[in-house]
Amino acid sequence: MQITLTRPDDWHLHLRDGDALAAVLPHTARQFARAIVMPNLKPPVVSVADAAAYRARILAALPAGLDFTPLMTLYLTDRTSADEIRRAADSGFVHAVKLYPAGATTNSDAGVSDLANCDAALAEMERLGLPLLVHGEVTDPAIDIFDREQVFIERVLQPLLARHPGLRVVFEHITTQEAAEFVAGAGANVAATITAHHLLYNRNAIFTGGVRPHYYCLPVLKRERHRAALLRAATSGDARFFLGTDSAPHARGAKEAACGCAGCYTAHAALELYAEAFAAAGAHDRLEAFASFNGPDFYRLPRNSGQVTLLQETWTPPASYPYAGGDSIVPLRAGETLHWRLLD
Ligand SMILES: NC(=O)N[C@@H](CC(=O)O)C(=O)O
Ligand SMILES: [Zn+2]
Ligand SMILES: [Zn+2]
Repeated sequence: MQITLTRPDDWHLHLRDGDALAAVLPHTARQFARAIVMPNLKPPVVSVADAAAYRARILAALPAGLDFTPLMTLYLTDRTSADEIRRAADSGFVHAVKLYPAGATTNSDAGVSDLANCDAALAEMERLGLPLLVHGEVTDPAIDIFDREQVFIERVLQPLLARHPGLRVVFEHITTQEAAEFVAGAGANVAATITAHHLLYNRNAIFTGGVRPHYYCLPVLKRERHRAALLRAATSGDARFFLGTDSAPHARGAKEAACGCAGCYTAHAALELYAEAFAAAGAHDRLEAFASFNGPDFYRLPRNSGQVTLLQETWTPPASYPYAGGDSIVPLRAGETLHWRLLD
């Protein structure tokens, strides 16, 4: 059994910077032709000039012989101007702007405190068709962590789309049935990415026999009915759902800690993990649209040429991969069997 696909892209990825970037980039570049690169560096990528410099660092870190194009994003702040949005749209290499509600996730301290402050930027994005990518969780500590995504729909996303009905929005890394239903019922300007880990696991994975920090990410894994709804959405054939790994490397010590960082590392085996989820749903034939067609169609970019092949064959990712500063990263499924293998 094998699956052959048009070369896919990753529409939500964390590459970090410096030695960490050099450590993780080969994994993604081996699997994907392009990736939407998240701007949550320290300090964040807030201007087109920042994005140009970051893009150059990514290309400099790319091993010879790998063909990979980073698609850059800006980090929306309360101070992002309409001028900066115009420069982004004109740049040719900035493809979206990312909303992190302040405090919602890793490196989001510089995020937006109130979307009302961003109205000029959002109006310009709506006018120019530049997509807004959202980390869709409210930060209100009174809201249960498992409900923060669905409350975000009511409190932030619906009012935002009411104010800017033409704004193109990607609801990133959706984790709930409510989010999948919201996107399915929204207009052609609203899409969503879905991670492999949210298709494969429910929240039990975080607590199997003890606390398992490598399954902790944000938005946190939800109960089984949500996983099932995400898998239905991903395999539905609806073109507004597409692949975004949210591969988010953190050093082992930062994950295995009293207050561990959020993020699952999946870049080493991204397509294998998605293939497993789609195969379990009997939807092998739907993987290509999800991984290779729906994303570029939404972003108004050409689909890739060339193909990749996945074989139904077992292999075991190592216990860890080298990371920056002599540290290591523990990948998802470290030391456990995978059932698909991407051919080189
Ligand atoms: N997904 C995560 O759990 N973490 C991401 C941030 C994010 O995408 O929210 C990270 O940058 O580590
Ligand atoms: Zn996020
Ligand atoms: Zn992310």
